[in-house]
Amino acid sequence: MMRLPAPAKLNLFLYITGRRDDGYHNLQTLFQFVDFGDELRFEAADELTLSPALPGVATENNLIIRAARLLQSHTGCTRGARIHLTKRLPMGGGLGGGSSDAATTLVGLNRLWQLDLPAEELAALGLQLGADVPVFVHGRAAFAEGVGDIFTEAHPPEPWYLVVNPGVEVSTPAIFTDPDLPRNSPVLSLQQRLSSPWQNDCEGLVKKRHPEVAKLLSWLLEYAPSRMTGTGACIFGTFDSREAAETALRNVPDDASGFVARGCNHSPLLAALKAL
Ligand SMILES: C[C@](O)(CO)[C@H](O)COP(=O)(O)OP(=O)(O)OC[C@H]1O[C@@H](n2ccc(N)nc2=O)[C@H](O)[C@@H]1O
Ligand SMILES: Nc1ncnc2c1ncn2[C@@H]1O[C@H](COP(=O)(O)OP(=O)(O)OP(=O)(O)O)[C@@H](O)[C@H]1O
Repeated sequence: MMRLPAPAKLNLFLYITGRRDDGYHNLQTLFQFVDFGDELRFEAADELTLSPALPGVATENNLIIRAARLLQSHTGCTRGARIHLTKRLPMGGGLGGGSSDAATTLVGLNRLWQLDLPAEELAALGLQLGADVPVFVHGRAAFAEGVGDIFTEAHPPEPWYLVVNPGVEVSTPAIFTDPDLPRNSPVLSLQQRLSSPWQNDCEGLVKKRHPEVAKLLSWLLEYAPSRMTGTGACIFGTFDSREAAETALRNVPDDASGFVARGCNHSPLLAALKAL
């Protein structure tokens, strides 16, 4: 039996620098992992199965099964696996949970089925499933540009975070198609981006569309510098110590939930894989 983590990611900053003719957006974003997330267990089997089912997601549409089938068809491998998912990350929260599950599946089954595909090839397969899968496959904190597909390794500080989930689901396509989304941030170098204040260009629009997010962010800002991740709805505050983050966690408003985690420039997935 093989047990592997599927950590969450944070977009420490997210700037939108333009819109391409195909509707996709050029971004400049900084990805970092945290040491909290879903967990997957893999066992060799004849058939491919996943348990338990996720509410509202047909198993054939689950990114774990889609990733496994993609790997089978890409390699011609006919082996199966019994996969068990412990889901801890909110869905559609901007924490990349589905993409991380898909990446862990690609990496895990590559090992279980002894396929020996290089990370580059797994990342290219993963891109077919979602924009954020490649960064989870590579497992290094990264500055991403283009539509999120051009990576430069980065080494931001690794503080403690309090991640708070306002409990509203924000549709990524709805944000990216909203005419009010700002799309004209300048393209800066990584050095310039690291040394100017970190912001998320989606935050103002998401706050306007979802007052719950605006309210919770005002609350968190009382404790620490805080922003939204991805297209929301989750927000995170940046703390010097675990204790300070946990103090804020104890005061999270009743209608929200949260967790404390450490920022990691090396994904816990890579560490677990090495230890196998
Ligand atoms: C914005 C981020 O959250 C940053 O981490 C991600 O890049 C979004 O990743 P994701 O949720 O996996 O998104 P995808 O499933 O690839 O794309 C969802 C939708 O977002 C929009 N989209 C996404 C990425 C991008 N660079 N430009 C876009 O305009 C497109 O309308 C697309 O149909
Ligand atoms: N294994 C999975 N885990 C989570 N969501 C899944 C999974 N498989 C399919 N989905 C679908 O994908 C959608 C997006 O889930 P995900 O948790 O990746 O969103 P997200 O955190 O907003 O990602 P991003 O930061 O990339 O926008 C869900 O609403 C769900 O319908």
